[in-house]
Amino acid sequence: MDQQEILTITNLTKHYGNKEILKGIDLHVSRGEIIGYIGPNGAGKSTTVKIILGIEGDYGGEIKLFGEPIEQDRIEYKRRIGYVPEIADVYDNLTGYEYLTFIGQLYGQTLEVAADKSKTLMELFGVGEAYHARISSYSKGMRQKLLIIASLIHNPDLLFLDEPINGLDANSVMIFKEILTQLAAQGKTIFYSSHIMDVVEKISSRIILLNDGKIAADGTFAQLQADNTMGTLEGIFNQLTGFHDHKEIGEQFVSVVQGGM
Ligand SMILES: Nc1ncnc2c1ncn2[C@@H]1O[C@H](COP(=O)(O)OP(=O)(O)OP(=O)(O)O)[C@@H](O)[C@H]1O
Repeated sequence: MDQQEILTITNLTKHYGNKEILKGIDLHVSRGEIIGYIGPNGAGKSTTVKIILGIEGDYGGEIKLFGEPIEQDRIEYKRRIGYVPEIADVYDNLTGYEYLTFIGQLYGQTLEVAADKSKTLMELFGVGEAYHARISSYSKGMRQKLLIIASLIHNPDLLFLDEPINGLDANSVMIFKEILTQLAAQGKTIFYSSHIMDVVEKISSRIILLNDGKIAADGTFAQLQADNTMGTLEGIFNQLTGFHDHKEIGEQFVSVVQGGM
């Protein structure tokens, strides 16, 4: 194994019932990469991530994290991973302090260390005043910042982010992009799943497009541009997924909305 290889996926397959969701995925991810993981709704992106995280089982193929098959030593590899799910269940009745120190302690930190870190991180992200407020009173963006901090509090080596900037204002997005750049520069590996193409285009060192359970493209943005006729990642996405009908569909949609009942 290449010492720098953090994640290796070999011929990953997954079925739900008799529906084939993942159709043989092969992937090698190295230390320090920011992978933009994109694809149409239902392509299988979240399913892949859930399998890697051990949330979904019953799959075919092999997954190695940090050089070891994931079946072995499950707890140990999870210590090195952070995850921002697209839809998260947070404990609404807890305060930010209670939630983050709880997460920190789950990862083996003392209460003092977890409290120190989480307070400072919330202040840096502009939500310090809500540290002792109940999460139920947080705005959408404040909750998202809490989830981001919770995913990073144990200083993970590998980070899975699913629509992480959901609800973040423009200034906070700038901070978050800088955090990702800094983390990658320090050798952290980031798996960034999103439908916001211009952000993926800018932050990713490598882009992987999943279409219908298979990898349809894998390369730097410049490589994808060279292999396709379109200039933007949005255009490349349309081209590789064979989608050209947005105008007609939009027109039909509006005409149905305006039609009589
Ligand atoms: N628990 C489940 N049971 C049955 N089918 C499922 C389950 N989870 C996902 N699927 C199906 O698997 C397919 C892939 O879903 P997945 O959530 O991985 O897509 P995705 O690429 O993350 O999509 P999106 O961009 O919409 O988040 C979809 O057809 C979905 O309906």
